[in-house]
Amino acid sequence: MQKQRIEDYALIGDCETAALVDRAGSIDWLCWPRFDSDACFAAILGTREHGHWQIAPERAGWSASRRYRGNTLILETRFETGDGVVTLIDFMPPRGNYSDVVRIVRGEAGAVRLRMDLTIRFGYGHTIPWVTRLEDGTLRAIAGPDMVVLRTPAETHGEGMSTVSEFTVAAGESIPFVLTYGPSHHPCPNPIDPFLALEETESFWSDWAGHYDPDALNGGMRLAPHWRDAVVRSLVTLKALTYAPTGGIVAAATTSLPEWPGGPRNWDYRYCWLRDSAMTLYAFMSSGYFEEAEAWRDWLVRAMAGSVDQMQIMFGLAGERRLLEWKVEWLPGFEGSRPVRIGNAAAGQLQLDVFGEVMALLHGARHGGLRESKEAWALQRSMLDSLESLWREPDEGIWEVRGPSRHFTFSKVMAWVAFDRCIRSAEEFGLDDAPLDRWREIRDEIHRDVCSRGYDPAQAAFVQSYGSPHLDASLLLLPILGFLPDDDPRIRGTIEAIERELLVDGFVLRYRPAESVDGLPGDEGAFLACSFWLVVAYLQVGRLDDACALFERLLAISNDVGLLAEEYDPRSGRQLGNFPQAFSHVGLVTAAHRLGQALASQRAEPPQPAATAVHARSP
Ligand SMILES: OC[C@H]1O[C@H](O[C@H]2O[C@H](CO)[C@@H](O)[C@H](O)[C@H]2O)[C@H](O)[C@@H](O)[C@@H]1O
Repeated sequence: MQKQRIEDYALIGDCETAALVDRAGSIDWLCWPRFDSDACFAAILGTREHGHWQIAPERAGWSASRRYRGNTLILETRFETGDGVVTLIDFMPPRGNYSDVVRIVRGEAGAVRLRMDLTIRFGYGHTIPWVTRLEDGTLRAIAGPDMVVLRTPAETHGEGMSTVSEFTVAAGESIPFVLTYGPSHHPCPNPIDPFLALEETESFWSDWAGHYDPDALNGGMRLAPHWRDAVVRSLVTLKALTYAPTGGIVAAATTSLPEWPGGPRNWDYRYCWLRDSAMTLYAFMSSGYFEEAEAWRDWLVRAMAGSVDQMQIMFGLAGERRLLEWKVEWLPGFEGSRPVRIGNAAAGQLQLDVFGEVMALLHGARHGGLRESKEAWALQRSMLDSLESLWREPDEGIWEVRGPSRHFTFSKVMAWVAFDRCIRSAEEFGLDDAPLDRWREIRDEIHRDVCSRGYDPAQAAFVQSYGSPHLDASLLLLPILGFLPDDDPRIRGTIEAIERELLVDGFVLRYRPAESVDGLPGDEGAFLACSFWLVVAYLQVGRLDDACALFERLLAISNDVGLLAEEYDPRSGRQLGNFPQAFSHVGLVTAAHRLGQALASQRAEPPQPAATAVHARSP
């Protein structure tokens, strides 16, 4: 039986990997040393026996509340018990030679008896390590290529196949636990000072978040304070999903959190999609973070180096191409949602929209003042050479359907975007070797094709694919992309049709899975990125009140520490899918900034936040 919901988790990380901590102080997910490495704690996809690390009051009857310390990724869980109060401080210091998880228990009042339970299972919950105590008291767990060491002044002992500690923390005391990863053929990593690491980690995140500049691309916006907080939390989360050594950005920190409880729509998101990354970078740039944009552009050039015919829509963290998909037979999955998948077969798909997303990002980067890169422009030109014939092909589309390929309307629109943005870059920035006449012809031809084959006059709306009667929420992006003017009846018609057909209790489905053949059985939740796109679409057509109301509704479903998964089920009120998901947080940042601009231009006041308080109780 699964004990936690997806929204019960908070994220800590060191910009190379990340861990999920539940409300009861249990780390139930951690892949070491990279986001895409095997997990050593996989309880979230199975049981506690698949690996977890819990520190919590020993006796039942406690209640807990938590928050991030300021604008950092340092998580503070405050346990209140009949005997006193303690705060559990969890963080991962920015990576030194090795990667650490630091947990400090600080006594606030009275004296609280706590229990630590460390169950390491390398290989996604499979492999029980060999645990030995070294002369200096360090506990070392090794199996195959992996080594994890635990250092703490608290006494520990073995219980079954776990390491346990029972200890008391009184007001004013602090007891640290440091878990460090290293390759098993290395000597034991040197100890770190957990208290110094706490100071350094706090400075790292506070400095980074302190550079947030909402006016970086478009000046003069009016952001409500609670919108600003939500944006900064989203940016910190996006930064935490960025793999610092290469600049690659993972779509989420997890694999196989289900898009529907008990269903098979479970995917591995610990890779770098060009689409998700391009949108993330746009959110970074609009917030003043250009270093990340430059690092990603260089990552892109390296990942795509070689023949553009071998281009992929996604890569590994360092640009790896083989992301073979397999099923973890021994993991029962979150609430029995099987299969648990590692790798992602979508890497082999044709998804034409990524051409447009990459070109739009690189065009925006030029406007943002990013240094010109000859390699990037050469790459763009050869991508267009390839798109010149490819755009006529059917593809798997933005949603990566596993059913038959089709002529997805959004894919064609993004092919139009690809040519349009390159033409504009060449015109505005005087870039060389641009066959502008040819590009303009193709751009116009694609536009005509979409308007005649992707539009259904009977519904007064653009449809999911040529000739299909079904709707698709990706088409909410048409106005912001500038495909047609905002006041064009086809744009308004599409928004209204999507409101009629794809809204569930005010949240947007990306499409109706039962109607649109996506090759998968079962249902799924409302897609949060699409719901944020509707906020922006409302703004484009002048529906400011609807935009504000929907944005507030979306903020209200983020969890107690401001995090969002990929999807949401309005009926059960639960978050669904991988977590936290970059796409959702990008949607939040973009929608907040657009709202801020709209309010400023109309001299309107932002709304007040809806009050929420979340407390956990011991079982
Ligand atoms: O729905 C089927 C597909 O679901 C995943 O793709 C989704 O996540 C991607 C990463 O965030 C996103 O780029 C894509 O637009 C989404 O549809 C999964 O990764 C695919 O393998 C799967 O076919």
